[in-house]
Amino acid sequence: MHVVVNAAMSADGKLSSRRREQIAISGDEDFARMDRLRADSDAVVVGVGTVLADDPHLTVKEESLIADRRDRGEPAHPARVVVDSTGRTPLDAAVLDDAATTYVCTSERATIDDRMDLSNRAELITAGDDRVDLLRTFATLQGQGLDRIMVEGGGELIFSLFEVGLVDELRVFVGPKVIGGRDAPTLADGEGFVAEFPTLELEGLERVGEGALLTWRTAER
Ligand SMILES: NC(=O)C1=CN([C@@H]2O[C@H](COP(=O)(O)OP(=O)(O)OC[C@H]3O[C@@H](n4cnc5c(N)ncnc54)[C@H](O)[C@@H]3O)[C@@H](O)[C@H]2O)C=CC1
Ligand SMILES: Nc1nc(O)c(N)c(N[C@@H]2O[C@H](COP(=O)(O)O)[C@@H](O)[C@H]2O)n1
Repeated sequence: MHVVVNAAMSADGKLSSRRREQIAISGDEDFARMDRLRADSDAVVVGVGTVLADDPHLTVKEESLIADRRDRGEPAHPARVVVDSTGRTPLDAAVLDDAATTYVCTSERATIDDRMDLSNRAELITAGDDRVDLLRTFATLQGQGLDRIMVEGGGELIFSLFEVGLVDELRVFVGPKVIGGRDAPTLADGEGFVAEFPTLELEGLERVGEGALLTWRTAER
């Protein structure tokens, strides 16, 4: 399995504002790059915070990329995966439509009723008591043949993936905006590290539109 985290942050490191609404940090070129990465992935993963804030669809947008996937014998869109401890994904969320297979990953804390409702719209994976156990969940995804994994956010999920050592690559678009705000989400939120910080090796640095794309590989721990 290969896990790439892809996100866009402002020049001051924010994924969104303190209102947690979707903000276009990427320009057209970066959204097109993100679409190509989706098209090269078996699954696109987000946390439920992102579903509640942005209601993303997580499908490939460019028709020629969809056609290329079909030519390769792949489904039109990668699978969509929502990490959602308590089953808060709204039943009318865009990720639950029938455009692609969707996995909702819950912990034992999700009620049976919520899990039953979600199982009518998605494949359910349950792992973990309080929060989703990411190692077990990603192992289950791998067992389903999902090897090329793209994670889009948000900051809570990205931190947890670094915490358990699941991130192979980090691609960050740094866009030309200053958002600010101590409560605005950053690339890696959660508890934060105080020691044994994951370290990264810089693999690429390029101009994309009005911003910069940084590509990092995680160093061996
Ligand atoms: N600029 C960008 O590239 C992107 C920005 N965003 C922004 O990020 C914000 C949402 O991010 P967050 O609030 O951090 O939510 P998130 O999308 O990271 O989801 C976090 C939630 O996932 C659930 N969860 C279950 N198990 C977990 C585990 N083991 N580790 C972590 N979370 C787990 C919890 O309910 C937790 O509250 C929104 O403002 C959205 O607009 C989201 C994606 C991309
Ligand atoms: N890469 C990137 N740049 C931005 O500026 C963004 N606001 C986001 N947000 C994420 O993009 C996804 C939108 O998905 P759909 O277009 O609905 O398929 C979703 O993951 C947002 O959170 N990303």
